Amino acid sequence: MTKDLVENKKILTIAGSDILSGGGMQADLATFAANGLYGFCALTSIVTVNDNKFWVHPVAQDIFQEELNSLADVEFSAIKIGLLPNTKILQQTTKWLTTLSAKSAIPIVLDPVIVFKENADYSVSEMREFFISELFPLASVVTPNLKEAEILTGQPIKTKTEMEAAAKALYDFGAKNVVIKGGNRFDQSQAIDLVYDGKNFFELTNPLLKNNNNGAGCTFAASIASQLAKEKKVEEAVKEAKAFVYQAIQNANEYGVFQNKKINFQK
Ligand SMILES: Nc1ncnc2c1ncn2[C@@H]1O[C@H](COP(=O)(O)OP(=O)(O)OP(=O)(O)O)[C@@H](O)[C@H]1O
Ligand SMILES: Cc1ncc(CO)c(N)n1
Repeated sequence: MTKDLVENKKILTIAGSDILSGGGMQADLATFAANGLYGFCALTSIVTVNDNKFWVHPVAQDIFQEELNSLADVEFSAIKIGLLPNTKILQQTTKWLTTLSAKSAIPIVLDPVIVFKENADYSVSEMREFFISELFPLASVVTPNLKEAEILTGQPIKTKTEMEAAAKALYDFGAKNVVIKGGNRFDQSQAIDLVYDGKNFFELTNPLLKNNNNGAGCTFAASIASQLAKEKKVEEAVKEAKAFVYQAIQNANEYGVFQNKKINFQK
């Protein structure tokens, strides 16, 4: 680290551990560090690899609750939510965040991890209702990928018009800002994400890289949360995050996007 912590600001990720460090809390904490923030993690699950498959092992509920209790007195400048492995952990998270949000307004970035690249089989679509009714209303920004946006809205997204309709539907679930990540799933030559704040749409576009992009979603959402912790407006935060994740994908290795090497620290 060559840069001092930014005013000793603290930021939390509620996320799983990705044993290969492409995504999950490993990517989140690396992104927080690249932003000069002091990162905390409440671990929801441990993801391991066996027979080329990813396995999600949820943390026991009582231990997860002890983690949350341990953090009751920490003043966070922003919170990021990643992999929630079951409805119980989702509800514990909601309850804790509701209490916290009642005390002071904290930016919350919700990455509704339902489909992730390394493990297409992992499906928590039964948690859809809980995401929508409990977590969306608490979120400052939600960042579903294209598949997650389809699952959450129940609508196919093949065109820009359908992407806009989905963003409106996700906004109507109560999130204050919606970013649908087209990534490498929407267009063959560009990584197009759509941002909607309830009034206006705008696009974030970069050339589509051929590199490994495992963990790009975690890195992107953690970067947005970091920018919000530094009191950036949502529009600026998502633009900075898009530039950051692009560098991370450019520097990817065989396991995933690469946060630390050759990457400029974020402002
Ligand atoms: N190949 C690529 N080239 C450039 N940008 C990309 C590429 N893939 C993803 N992105 C960008 O990275 C960010 C994350 O999007 P992505 O669709 O990969 O998320 P995700 O599926 O949730 O990721 P993960 O599950 O691996 O964490 C978005 O801003 C997206 O546009
Ligand atoms: C634990 C975990 N959460 C999310 C992702 C998605 O990047 C991942 N690879 N691992």
